[in-house]
Amino acid sequence: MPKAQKIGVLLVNLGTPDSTATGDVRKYLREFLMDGRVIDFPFIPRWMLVNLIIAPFRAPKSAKEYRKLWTDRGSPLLFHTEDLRDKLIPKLDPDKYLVKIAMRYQSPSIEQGLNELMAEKVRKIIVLPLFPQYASATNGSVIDRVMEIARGWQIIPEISFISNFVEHPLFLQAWEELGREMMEKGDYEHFVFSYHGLPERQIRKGSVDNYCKLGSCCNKYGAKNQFCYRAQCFQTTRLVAAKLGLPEEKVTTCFQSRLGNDPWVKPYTEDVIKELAGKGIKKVLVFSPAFVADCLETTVEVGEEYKEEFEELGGEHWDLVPSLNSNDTWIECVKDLIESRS
Ligand SMILES: C=CC1=C(C)c2cc3[nH]c(cc4nc(cc5[nH]c(cc1n2)c(C)c5CCC(=O)O)C(CCC(=O)O)=C4C)c(C)c3C=C
Ligand SMILES: [Fe+2]
Ligand SMILES: [Fe+2]
Repeated sequence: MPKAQKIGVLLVNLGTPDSTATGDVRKYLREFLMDGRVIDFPFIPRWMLVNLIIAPFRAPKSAKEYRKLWTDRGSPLLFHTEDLRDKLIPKLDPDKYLVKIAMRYQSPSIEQGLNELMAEKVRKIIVLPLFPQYASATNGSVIDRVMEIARGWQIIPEISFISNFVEHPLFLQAWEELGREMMEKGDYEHFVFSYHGLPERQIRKGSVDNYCKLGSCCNKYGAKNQFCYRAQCFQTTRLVAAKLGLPEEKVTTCFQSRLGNDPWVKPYTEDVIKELAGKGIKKVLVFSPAFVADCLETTVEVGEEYKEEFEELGGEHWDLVPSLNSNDTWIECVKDLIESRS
């Protein structure tokens, strides 16, 4: 009997520049923002916006931000993804699984990861985009890219895509553990759940039967809005807050990292900071559960810039819960996501 071929697993995160040099940051921004699922304009206006405005002006500013983030191991987004892979591999049956990581933009590329899996003649591929809440700009883009590459293959094995994992019990448990650890050390008056933002237009485009109105519709999560990014973020907050026993009035969901002048999903984290400070709230614990690894958007934007804004307005503690990174319960979650698709 020939030995059964393995199942290939591809863990895909967003991607990060190769270095903090402005040229590398520009190259990264260009690849990222020229993705029609990220900036969802027709090609010519997108090309002009990205190449004539965003990349030239944003690259030097972003490079400066990346310099605050960079470590001896490089970009945290990449090395936390490597650590996740390295801790996951010994937990999986080595005769059954082959695990690779990839980044949607820059390196290691999805093409490289898929080629390595195909070189081992895997019988099936499981793709896990490392974004808990589905968005066309992230999970959709990873799925799109994998299918684009597979289109060129003579033999296309079975491919399984994990769409989102907001309700996975171990994902929620990992956030509960990390939150509890922080709550044991500090006495917080309010809990902010700050998610990466998205243009409102992109939510409307994905709405089933025009259900999504970008308001209280997201207070429920069900069949009509199961792919709504905003509804999935609110659902993540509700589930994590319930596990931690946080009273509803002490919890706020909001959205950060806006780009451009179009309306993005609300409320904006900047506005929530002002509102909380205005109410005299001094001690805030912040979760950022759209990210599974610390990165520019958590460490620098939430952990440094928003902290500074809150403190300037009279706040005393703006403490960020570290991301899942290579937390043991998170590794168990990824293991279960893979094994349950095998
Ligand atoms: C968590 C999911 C993410 C969604 C949804 C998302 C949408 C989205 N992002 C931009 C623009 C930028 N994002 C940037 C960084 C960045 N974004 C995510 C994740 C999501 N983005 C991560 C994990 C990171 C950090 C990467 C790192 O290297 O640490 C950036 C680059 C940094 C900067 O210049 O500010 C941009 C630009 C858009 C336009 C968008 C949806 C349409
Ligand atoms: Fe982003
Ligand atoms: Fe919605």
